[in-house]
Amino acid sequence: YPHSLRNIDELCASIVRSHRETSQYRLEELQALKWKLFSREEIQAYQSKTVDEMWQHCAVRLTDAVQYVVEFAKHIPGFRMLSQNDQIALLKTGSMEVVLVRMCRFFNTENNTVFFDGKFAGTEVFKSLACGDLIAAVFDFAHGMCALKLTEQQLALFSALVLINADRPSLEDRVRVQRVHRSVEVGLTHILHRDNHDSLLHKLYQRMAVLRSLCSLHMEKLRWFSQRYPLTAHSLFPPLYKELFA
Ligand SMILES: COc1ccc2c(n1)CCN(C(C)=O)[C@H]2C(=O)Nc1ccc(OCc2ccccc2OC)cc1
Repeated sequence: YPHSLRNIDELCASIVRSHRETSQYRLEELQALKWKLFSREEIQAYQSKTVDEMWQHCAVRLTDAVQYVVEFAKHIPGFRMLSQNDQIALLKTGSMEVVLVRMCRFFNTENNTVFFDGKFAGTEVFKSLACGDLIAAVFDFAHGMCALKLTEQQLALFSALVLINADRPSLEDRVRVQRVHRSVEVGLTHILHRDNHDSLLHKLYQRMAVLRSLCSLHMEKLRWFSQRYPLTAHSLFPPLYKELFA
């Protein structure tokens, strides 16, 4: 499958453009907000929410983020070529992984806070979710991603690589997904080489392994939550969140 430099450049350009157009918030906007923290009263308010209220609150916002990842995927040339079923299968397992990868843009490592509801929140804000281990793992992962100091272009290619994964369950045409994965990998390698940062590829593959365990922790918590609060999970959760994760 010969990769002429031209179509690798075109592939990278279209993935970077799609990332930029679907990143939901510009880096400058987030920079301006990163020291806007919640007051004691506001933190109390979040902490006095019931478990299902806080889960619903978070699910609505994360579903927003998932919608943007779906848009991102749709503009990846190789993704659109796949069958509808394979596109859904990739999004079902990959969209939360890409949200968690993208979360590093929304993270302030200096005070260990993440963008939430217009300000930056520490882990204590999410106490009423009753899943401190998931939140700790989400924050740790964001820290790890920030430490790599990826450029937006590198983040775009890495997000596409995470999404287009031929090992996902119930794929119809695994060989075709593998071929698209390979071309995105060539694109990422090309970008890293151009940025004189070849050593990053190995670190990014390590991040992918951590990401997989983080996402299965999220699914485990979602199952626990859905069993404990079936009404909220089955009626109030935004349909996309249910469709993709339930
Ligand atoms: C792509 O990256 C981002 C990053 C941040 C945000 C967004 N997109 C969309 C816009 N947004 C808004 C409007 O708040 C931000 C957000 O949702 N923040 C936020 C939500 C929930 C959090 O922890 C709970 C939790 C985490 C993981 C899994 C399940 C969870 O709970 C059930 C932490 C932060």
